[in-house]
Amino acid sequence: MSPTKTHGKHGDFAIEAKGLVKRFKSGKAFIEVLKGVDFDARHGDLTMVMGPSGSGKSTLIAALSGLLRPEEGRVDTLDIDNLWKLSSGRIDRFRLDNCGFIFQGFNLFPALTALQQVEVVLKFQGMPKGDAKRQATETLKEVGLGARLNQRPSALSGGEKQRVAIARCLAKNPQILFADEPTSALDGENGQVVIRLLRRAATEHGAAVICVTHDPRLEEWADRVIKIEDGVIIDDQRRTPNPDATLASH
Ligand SMILES: Nc1ncnc2c1ncn2[C@@H]1O[C@H](COP(=O)(O)OP(=O)(O)OP(=O)(O)O)[C@@H](O)[C@H]1O
Repeated sequence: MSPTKTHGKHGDFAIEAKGLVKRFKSGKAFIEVLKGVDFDARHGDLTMVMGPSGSGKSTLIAALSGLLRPEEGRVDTLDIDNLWKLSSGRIDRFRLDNCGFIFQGFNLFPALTALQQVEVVLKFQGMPKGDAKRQATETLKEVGLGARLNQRPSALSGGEKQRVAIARCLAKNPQILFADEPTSALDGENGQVVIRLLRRAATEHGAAVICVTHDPRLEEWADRVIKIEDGVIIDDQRRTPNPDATLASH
């Protein structure tokens, strides 16, 4: 996977958010799910966001990535001052050009082969057909699916499906990669494969990887662990990833 655009340097901020407030209507009342959250993430870092169910993790990711408008606060990202001041079309374009998403449920198209799942995203971005096929093949090989290019999701295991989803995301070399519980539907071994790929996206490609998880086994791969509870960040620790974990990613 060759970089197709300039990424920020390792250590540069990819996202800086201040004072995010998100409320949802619940009957006649509003519940405040994010209570003035400040958040940042840097290129080259694997930043984990951990916290109990309902603490606001997915809502935070959605507010950072332009999917869910917060009532208050701002998100500065890459060269954009205040994402939420842009038109919805430009927010969509920002996401398409710069962000990758990986979810627990894989979100693959049932009718498409592994190769087509990746190709279709690259073509949608405007890449010529031949280049898209080449890039998609290369990325699927990189995630260890060189022998499964022509399989549809029904013929793939859960771990293989998640690797297709990751290839689809990595093929466009995103500057920011959001992963929401990427390992929770996988067994331990497949979970390790997935987290290694995310680690590599940060270390080798300089992506800012933001990974929401419940899984304490993933912590050893992180450069930073942020804990959120009831819409408030209660802990933010920079740590050195376990060298064995980092080495194992190569
Ligand atoms: N669209 C919505 N409308 C109303 N309430 C919502 C909506 N989306 C989320 N919530 C509520 O906001 C709170 C936080 O949800 P969120 O999905 O961000 O939590 P989470 O930490 O990601 O949880 P989990 O680990 O279970 O995925 C929950 O109480 C949830 O019910």
